[in-house]
Amino acid sequence: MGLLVKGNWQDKWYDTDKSDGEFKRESAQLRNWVTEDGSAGATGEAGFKAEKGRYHLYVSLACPWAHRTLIFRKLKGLEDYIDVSVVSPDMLDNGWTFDKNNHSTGDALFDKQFMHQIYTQNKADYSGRVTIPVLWDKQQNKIVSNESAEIIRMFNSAFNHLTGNELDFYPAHLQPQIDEINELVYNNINNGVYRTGFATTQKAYEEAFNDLFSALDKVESILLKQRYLVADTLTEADWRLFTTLIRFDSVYVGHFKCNLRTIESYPALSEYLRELYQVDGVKETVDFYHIKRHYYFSHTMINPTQVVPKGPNIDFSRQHKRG
Ligand SMILES: N[C@@H](CCC(=O)N[C@@H](CS)C(=O)NCC(=O)O)C(=O)O
Repeated sequence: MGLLVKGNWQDKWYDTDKSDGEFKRESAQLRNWVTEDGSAGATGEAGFKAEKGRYHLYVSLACPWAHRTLIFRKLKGLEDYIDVSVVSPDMLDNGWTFDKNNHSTGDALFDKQFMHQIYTQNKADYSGRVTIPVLWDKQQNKIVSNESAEIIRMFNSAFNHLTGNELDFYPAHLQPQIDEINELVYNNINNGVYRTGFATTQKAYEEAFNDLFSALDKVESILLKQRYLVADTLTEADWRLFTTLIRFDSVYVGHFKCNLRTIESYPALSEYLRELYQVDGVKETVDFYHIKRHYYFSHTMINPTQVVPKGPNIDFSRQHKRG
C-alpha cells in the first residue's frame, strides 16, 4: 500500500497522526470527461469523444468505487464499447497489481505489473495515491478520469447515441434531490465505513461510527416509506448506496468494526439490497471472493494475521419483498 511521489513509488499508508486519528480521503486529481462530441465536460480538457473501443476501464472487483462503474457499464449496455482489466484483490507493498496468478486478468493494454505504472505512463512525475477505478483513453494514451462519481455520469449519458440505451440514472428533474442524498450517503456511509474502519483513535472511531449508523437509520426510514432513495425512480443514488450495502455484513461489520447493526437486521434495507442485487446483470458484478480477500488480506494494520473469515452466509438471491 502506498503512493507515488514525483513518479516514485513509496510504500506508505495514510498518515492519520496529522488529523487526530481521522481518515481523510484524498480527492481524485484526474478529472476529464468523455462526452458525446468530445467537447469539454464539467472539469478538465476537451478531446475525449465517445467512441466504441477507445476507452479502457481499470477496476478492482473488491472496491466499492470501482464497482459503481462496473454496474453502469453493465446497465448501460457498454460491455462491447469499453473493455476492462481487473487487478488482483491483494493490495500490499506494491499497491494494486496485475498478478495473473492471483485473480487478476492482467493489464490488457500494456501488460504492466503494477497499477502505479499506469499512473506514471500517464504522467511520469505523478504524485498522489494510486486508486482505481481509472478510465484510460487508448487514442491519446492517457487517463481520462480517476473519479468514479464522474465516470458513472459519463457512462450514464455520453454513449447513448451509439448504444441506443436511454436508461437515465441522473434525470435532470431529479438532480437536486439526487445530489442531496448523495451527499449524506457519501460522507456518512460510502466513505463513512472507511472513516470508521481506518480511524486510529477511539474518538475518531466513535464519531464516524455514530455518523454511519445515524445515516443508515435515516435511509432505512426513507426506504420504509418509498421504493427508492429518490421517490419511485431508480437513480445513481441507489447504485452508489448499493456498493457499500452489499459489502457491509461480509466486511464492514467485522473488519471495520461497524457493528451496531447489520444490514440484514434492517427490514427495508435488507429487502432493498436484494431488489438491487436482482436487477438484471448486477449480480455478475458482485464477487465476494475478491471483496473479502481484499479487505482482510490487504489491511495488515487492521488484520495482521490476514485470516479471511468464512461467513456470513447470506442469500441475496432469495425473493425480495419489495414492490
Ligand atoms: N474518489 C475515488 C476513490 C477511489 C479509491 O479510493 N479507491 C480505493 C480502492 S477501494 C483505492 O484504490 N485505494 C488505494 C489508495 O488509497 O492508496 C473514486 O471514487 O473513484
